[in-house]
Amino acid sequence: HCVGIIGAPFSKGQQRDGVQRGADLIRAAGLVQKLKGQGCVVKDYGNLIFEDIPNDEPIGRLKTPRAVGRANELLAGAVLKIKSDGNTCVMLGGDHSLAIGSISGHAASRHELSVLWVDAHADINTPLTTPTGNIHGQPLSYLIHELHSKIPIIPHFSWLKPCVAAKDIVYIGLRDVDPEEHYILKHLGIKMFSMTEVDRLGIAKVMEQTCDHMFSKVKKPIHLSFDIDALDPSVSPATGTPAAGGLTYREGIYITEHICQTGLLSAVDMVEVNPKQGKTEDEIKSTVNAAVDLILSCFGRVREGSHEPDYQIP
Ligand SMILES: N[C@@H](CC/C=C/[B-](O)(O)O)C(=O)O
Ligand SMILES: [Mn+2]
Ligand SMILES: [Mn+2]
Ligand SMILES: [Mn+2]
Repeated sequence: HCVGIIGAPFSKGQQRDGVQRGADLIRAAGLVQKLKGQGCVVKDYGNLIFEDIPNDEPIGRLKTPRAVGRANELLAGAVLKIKSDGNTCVMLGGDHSLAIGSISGHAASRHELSVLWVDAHADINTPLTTPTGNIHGQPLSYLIHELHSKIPIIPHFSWLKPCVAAKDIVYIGLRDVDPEEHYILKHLGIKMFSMTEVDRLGIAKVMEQTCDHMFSKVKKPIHLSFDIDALDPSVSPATGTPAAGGLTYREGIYITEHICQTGLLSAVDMVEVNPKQGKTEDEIKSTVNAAVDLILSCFGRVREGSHEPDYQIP
């Protein structure tokens, strides 16, 4: 696996300070060394630098829209570069509004994508349905062809074109969905495995059916957008919008082990780690370690272990 890492220390898709530190915390936990240790070729492209945008007044309900638009324009360019260099891209957030740039940049490189959105939340509010104005609850609405007519003109978003079809999106982990989002999901017929389906089917069947859906027509590169709040707060408490009854650590790892073995993983987002939302050092560690382990499992780590192909017992 050739892996390109980009850090996006960005927090203005929501209101809680601290999520901008997620990328460096994940690096400090040894992500690069551990990926190299399991045989990956790793290039760390560093952190994006986001210029402050003064007077970024709300537009309608939207909060800090210009900063979000600009940050994602930069990120899209960086992800395109990382893909053009032949890597699988790993974007370390920062909040989930960054999926706007990550998926846009990925689509600029690989065009038709399957998007697997692992999250407690649907993140598909439009600028007119959002209950909070926080753009980390809206990224998919900007990206989906079928919702294009529902997105107003927003300063610093003129670079953005929708690039994903509703049929190419699958959700796993939903358990905190706004009514407006639920209508959109049903109206667009988007495939979803909420926590009810995870409980009913078990994670193995969920992954089997997820892959059946993604590969029902043509096999496309996979963009995995993983919001750490998909995991149960007992595993990943240090995040901005925790919701009870989430995925176990084992279910999260099963998802990423399974996606790895498809051989189609082309980009990963790991977002919403927020150290300031952890009550103790241990809560932060548990959250960061889960994020690291999920990424390692995207790139070949398996729980049964592994050995060098030419190993001989001495
Ligand atoms: N649906 C809520 C919550 C959004 C949660 C965003 B997250 O999934 O990125 O954590 C909103 O629109 O503000
Ligand atoms: Mn979420
Ligand atoms: Mn999210
Ligand atoms: Mn969040």
